[in-house]
Amino acid sequence: MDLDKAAENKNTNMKGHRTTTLMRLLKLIASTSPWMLVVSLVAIVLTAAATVAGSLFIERLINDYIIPLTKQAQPNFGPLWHAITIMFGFYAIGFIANYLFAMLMAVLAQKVQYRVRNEMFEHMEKLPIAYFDGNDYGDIMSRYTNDIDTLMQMISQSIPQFLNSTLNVVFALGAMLSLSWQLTIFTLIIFALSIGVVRFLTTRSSHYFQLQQKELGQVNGYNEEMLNGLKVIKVFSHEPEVEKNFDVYNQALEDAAGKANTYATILFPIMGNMGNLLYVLIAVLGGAVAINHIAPLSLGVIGAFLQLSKQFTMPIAQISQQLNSIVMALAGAKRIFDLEDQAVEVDDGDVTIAKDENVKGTWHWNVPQADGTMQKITVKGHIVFDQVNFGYSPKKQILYDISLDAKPGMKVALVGETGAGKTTISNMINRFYEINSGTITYDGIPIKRIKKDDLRRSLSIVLQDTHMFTGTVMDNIRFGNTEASDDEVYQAAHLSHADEFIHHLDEGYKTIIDGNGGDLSQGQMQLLSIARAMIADEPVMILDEATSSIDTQTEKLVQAGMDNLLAGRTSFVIAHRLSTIVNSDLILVLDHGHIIEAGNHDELLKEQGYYYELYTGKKEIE
Ligand SMILES: Nc1ncnc2c1ncn2[C@@H]1O[C@H](COP(=O)(O)OP(=O)(O)OP(=O)(O)O)[C@@H](O)[C@H]1O
Repeated sequence: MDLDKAAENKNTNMKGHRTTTLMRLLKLIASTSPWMLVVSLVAIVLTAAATVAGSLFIERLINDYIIPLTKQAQPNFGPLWHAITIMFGFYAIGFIANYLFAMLMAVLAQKVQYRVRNEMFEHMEKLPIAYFDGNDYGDIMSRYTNDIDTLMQMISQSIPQFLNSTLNVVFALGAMLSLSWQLTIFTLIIFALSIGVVRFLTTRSSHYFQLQQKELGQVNGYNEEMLNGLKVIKVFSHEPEVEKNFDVYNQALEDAAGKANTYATILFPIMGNMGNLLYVLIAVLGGAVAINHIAPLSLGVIGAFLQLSKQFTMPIAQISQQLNSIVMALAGAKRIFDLEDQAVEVDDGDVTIAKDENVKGTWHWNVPQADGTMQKITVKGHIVFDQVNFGYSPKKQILYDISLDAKPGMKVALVGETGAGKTTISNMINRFYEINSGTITYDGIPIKRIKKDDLRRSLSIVLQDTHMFTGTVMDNIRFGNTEASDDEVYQAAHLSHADEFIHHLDEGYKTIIDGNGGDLSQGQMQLLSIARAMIADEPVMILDEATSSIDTQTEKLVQAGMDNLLAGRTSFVIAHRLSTIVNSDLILVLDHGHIIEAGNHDELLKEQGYYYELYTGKKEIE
């Protein structure tokens, strides 16, 4: 009983969602181009009305024009031609109106699609990083592709055709009633019986179609996962198991698809011929009724009725299909709206950063004061954490009571085991996430007061994941500072030692690399990322495993270049290879989110604690 209630509630909720989504979608369509929508709606009504009027006119055509002609010795075809022209006029209006709404809705759908894509992309750019932690990229991407496609189809085809079919049915029913209520009742009874059969088959086939979609998703998902892990599969010679598993999924898909199509192949001829069956029955019954004078049925009425009965049955079969695709598209629309409804990153900071015009490489903060004046504070790169606590989710705390004082120009190293919380600390500085308690100040200003864009502009960050954008090597380095001259790019590449491998590329700095980094190795991409951060020339640098994929020889050279660059800047360096951080001014050793040791290399070695063990352990490895 409870389960039934739960299912009922779920259904009511889904219907509620659909209505809200539909209303929102209609508003979106209406606001994209109100005139196109209005003209399309008028054209849809006109199409149905003209078609039904054309069919109704058959009665007059037969009774008033054709039958009198058969009784004339010398028939005068003039009035008949006139009537045929009128009928042609009805159909012509229907044809033009049909073309008009189909064309307008197609254009409108494109406009809506363009708008939705733009809105979604703009909104996505403003979402906090936390959103992307909880949603995988494939899922977000499918909102841009599948969901938008079904939405497009719904606006350009399903909705207008649904309206058109419904109006056709309503108008045809009205016209049939006006001709003969007896024949109409007979039509409705036969129709109801056929609908029963169709419903049975539709339910069966749609169950298997849904199953087919599910199995298809499984096959695709498995395929994608195995393709991504192809190398690992080969290395461990797991091909036979993988093939076996794939066969299981594929078999399930074949079964579901087979059954779905079996029902569908019975269904379509039945649906297609339902109209024909009715047509014959009406002709027989109508003829019998008229001949036996049971009801006053003229030849014209029977002729018009036959035509209208086709107009009545044909769209009904389509309506259920169109309704199905509307429901499917509404689910897609909901996913799109869900993304658009995600709360954007809040930025209530009022402190901004500006480059000093006069002295190259210097910056200042503009801090609004209570009295309305603006205080200028030189950016020095003094970062202080005071008892900071943080967790990515309320359930699990990651950082405990972190306090640190990174004085201007200091090189601060974060050391610790995998998962100790090193990257998380850097995520606090750039405010990818908000701390739970404690304070972080930047040159004495609480970072919450600094506008996020400006805060991030003051930080050069080389992330653990290197990412290249489609473009030349030159463009990719310049991504760090779009105003940099070619010479500045060369200089940054030289300092980061990226220029050595760039010169060996086919077209040097003009070589095009794609979004995945093309043929570059992980280490080469890291060198480009370092060059990119160097060119950004910002007061504070964060290097998160910036050189982890670079060979030790090159790393030493890069390190030398970087140390030159870091001179005078505050830097946070996260590295597993301790050799890169021994010269740091402050080394913070983290363990499960706690700072357990702090000091420089010599001090920490003297302590003979955790760092000492790590360092000496590394020596042993070497
Ligand atoms: N986006 C996230 N959402 C939830 N938990 C996360 C997220 N990122 C990291 N964590 C968790 O936070 C903890 C600290 O991770 P963090 O990346 O800061 O460690 P790390 O010291 O930098 O490790 P590594 O040396 O492997 O980079 C880990 O337990 C990790 O599972």
